[in-house]
Amino acid sequence: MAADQNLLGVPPSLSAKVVGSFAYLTVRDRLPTILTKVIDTIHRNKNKFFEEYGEEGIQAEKQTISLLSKMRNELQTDKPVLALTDCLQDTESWNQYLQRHQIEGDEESVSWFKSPWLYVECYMYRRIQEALWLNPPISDYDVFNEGKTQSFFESQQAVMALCTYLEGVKKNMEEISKNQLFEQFNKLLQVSLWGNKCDLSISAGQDNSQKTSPIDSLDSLQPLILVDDSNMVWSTLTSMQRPGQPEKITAGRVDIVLDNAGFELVTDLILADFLVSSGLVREVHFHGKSFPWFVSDVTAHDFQWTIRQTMAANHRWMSKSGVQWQMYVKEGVWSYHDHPFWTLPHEFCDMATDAPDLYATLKAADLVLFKGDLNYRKLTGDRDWDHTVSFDTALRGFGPAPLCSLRTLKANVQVGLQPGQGEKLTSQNPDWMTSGKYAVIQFGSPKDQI
Ligand SMILES: O=P(O)(O)OC[C@@]1(O)O[C@H](CO)[C@@H](O)[C@@H]1O
Ligand SMILES: [Mn+2]
Repeated sequence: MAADQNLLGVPPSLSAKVVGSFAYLTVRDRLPTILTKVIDTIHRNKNKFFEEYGEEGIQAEKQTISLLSKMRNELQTDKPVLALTDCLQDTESWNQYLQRHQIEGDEESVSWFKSPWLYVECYMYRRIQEALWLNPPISDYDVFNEGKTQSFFESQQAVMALCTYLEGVKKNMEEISKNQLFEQFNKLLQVSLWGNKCDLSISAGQDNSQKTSPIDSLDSLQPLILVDDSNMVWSTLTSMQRPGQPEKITAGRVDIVLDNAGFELVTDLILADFLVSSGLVREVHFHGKSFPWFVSDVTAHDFQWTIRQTMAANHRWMSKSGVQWQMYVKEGVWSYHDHPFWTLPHEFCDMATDAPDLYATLKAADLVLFKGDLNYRKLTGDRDWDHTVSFDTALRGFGPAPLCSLRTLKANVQVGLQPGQGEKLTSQNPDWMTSGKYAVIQFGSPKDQI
C-alpha cells in the first residue's frame, strides 16, 4: 500500500505543507490577499461605523482590525492554529476539531501550512467572524457584501436574458413534449453549473461577474464538462413522480446546497423555478451559510436581497420572476435553511455522526444538488485521490439521498475520470484542475447509513 494512504486506502488531505501545490499557493498568497481586502473594507467603512454607532463604532473598528492583523501575521509566519474564544453555537465543534488534529501536547503540529488545507481555509473565515463577533456593535457587518452585490449588479444583462428565456419556456410548458422538457432541463442545469464560475474567493475578490447571455454559450462550453451524469439526474427526477391520486402525480423534493451569491444564486433560482413550474418538483429546500463565508457564499440576507432586487428590477420578466420567487417562499414551496454544519471544516462523510439532524433532513429529499468547488472538496474529503477513483468511493459512505455535484474545477481534487483522461488534460492544460475552465455534473447514489 502506498505510504501516503492509510489502512483504509484513503489518501492524505491536500495541504500547504506540499510546497508549490495549489493549497500552498492559496495559503501563502490568496488567503493573505483576501484577509488584507477584509481589513481594508473595514477601515474604509470607519466613518459609517462612527455615524451609526459613534465612538463605540470607532473602537470596534480598531479592535477588529487589530485582531485580523494578528491573524494575518499568524498565517504568514505559519504559527499554530488557535482555539476560538467567542463562545458561540459552533465554537465547541471547532475547538474539538482542533484538538482531534493536534498531536498530544504538540501545539506546533497544527499550524497554517502544516494542517489540512480544507481546515485552515474554513478556519480563516470563521476567525474573521470571531473578530467581528467579539466587537459589537459591528458584529453582524458583512465584510463581503460589497463584492456580492456588485456581482449581481454587473450581471444584469445575463440575468435579464435568463428571466426572459425562462418566461418563454414557462409560457409553452403545457405544450412541450417530455423530450423538449428534458432538453430545457439540461440547458438550465448547465446554466446553474456555469454560474459557479462567478466565485469571488478564487479571484480573491476580483470582479468576475457574468457579462454575456449564458444560454448562447452552452454549446461552446459543452466539451469542457469532463463528467456529465445529467441523464442520471433526469431519471432520478422523473422516477420520483410518486403515484398519488390517479389524476395527480405528486412530484418530490429537491434540495440545493447553494454556493455563491450574485449571478450564481440567480441561476440556481431560475433552475428551481423551472423544476417547480414544470411540475417535476413539489418543493425546493435551499441550504445557505449562517454567516459570510468564502467571500461570495450565500447568506439568508443575500437570499432575500436577491429576490427583492429581482422583484424591483425595471425589466418585465425579471420583476415577474422575482414576484413568483417571493410567492414560492411565502407559500413554503421554496424554503431557506442555514445549518451550522455548512460552515464547519468537516468532510461530508462525517455529517451522519457530527450533524445527524442535518443528515436526516437531507434524507427526506429525493435529490440533493451540491453547487460549487468547496462542496466538491468536502464531498471528496479534499483528499489527494487518483483521478480514476469512483465518485462513490471518494464519498466514503456519504449518501443521504441521490446527489449531484455541479462544480467548476477550482481545486486540485477530481475523481471519476476515465483512464488517461487526467493525463490528457494535464498535457493540454496543466492548470485544468484549478482554472475554473472545466466542470463536472457528477452523480452519487444514496447510501444506507444511520
Ligand atoms: O465553492 P466555490 O465558490 O466554487 O469555490 C471556492 C474556492 O474559490 O475557494 C477555494 C480557493 O481558495 C477553492 O476551494 C475554490 O477555488
Ligand atoms: Mn463559494
